[in-house]
Amino acid sequence: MSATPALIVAIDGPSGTGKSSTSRAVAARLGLRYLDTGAQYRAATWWMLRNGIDTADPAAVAAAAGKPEIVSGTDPAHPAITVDGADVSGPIRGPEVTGAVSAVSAVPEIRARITELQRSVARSAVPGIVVEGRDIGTTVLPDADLKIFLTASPEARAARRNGELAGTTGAPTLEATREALARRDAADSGRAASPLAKAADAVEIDTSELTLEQVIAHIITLVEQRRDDARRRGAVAG
Ligand SMILES: Nc1ncnc2c1ncn2[C@@H]1O[C@H](COP(=O)(O)OP(=O)(O)O)[C@@H](O)[C@H]1O
Ligand SMILES: Nc1ccn([C@H]2C[C@H](O)[C@@H](COP(=O)(O)OP(=O)(O)O)O2)c(=O)n1
Repeated sequence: MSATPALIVAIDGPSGTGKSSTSRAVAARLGLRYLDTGAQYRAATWWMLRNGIDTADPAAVAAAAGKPEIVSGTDPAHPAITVDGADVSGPIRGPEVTGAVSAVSAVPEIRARITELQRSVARSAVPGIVVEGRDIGTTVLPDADLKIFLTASPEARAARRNGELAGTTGAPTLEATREALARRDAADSGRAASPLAKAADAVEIDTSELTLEQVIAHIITLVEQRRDDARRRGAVAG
């Protein structure tokens, strides 16, 4: 009897389209592991800033790329991330890291190291994993069983991001958030090394007018369809 192969779901898209919330919920409901690859690039960026590396200097970032020891937890209920043993799940969400992460993640030596880490986490995930990011379907896990590309209007994305900051002091205006997202999109889509892109075989979902629950339900239906197709193929082959 052969073991059931691990199920791999890749969820890509720009910031504020709902990748993290959707991926975590899909993984939790299907009993799968979960990996936030953006958190890994943020953790590398946090380490560079902490160690006085000029994040605008690709050669300096490349020279230090092998130094941070990044470890990601894969429990969708408690996503954890440490750098050199320190919990950085809070600090990696700060504005300093957000402002520098696109430059750091464009450096090929950083991408090579983190991509290797991502593949090793995905390989050992039982009974499968939901991996979210920018280049998971195109580069990191091109053989994923299901690839999703989430989009949303710039207005919806900015409103969601600002909604997370409601009530905090110094929260940016909607327009400032929209501009910051557009700048990050341009950097992430325009870089030479593994840019943000939709895989040719990805299912695109525009989440602008959908509730989070509708997006989650849609993806779970797609996963179930892929599983049924795989079972049918197995029955024919067997
Ligand atoms: N379909 C949706 N409708 C409304 N709000 C959403 C939807 N999807 C996500 N959100 C909210 O938008 C914010 C950003 O979502 P998040 O999952 O962090 O996006 P991403 O990982 O793509 O940056 C969160 O506060 C989340 O609860
Ligand atoms: N697979 C990935 C994931 C993220 N990145 C980079 C590009 C993104 O702007 C940053 C941060 O990603 P993250 O998913 O945390 O960003 P948001 O939470 O959606 O704002 O990391 C990447 O280059 N490749």
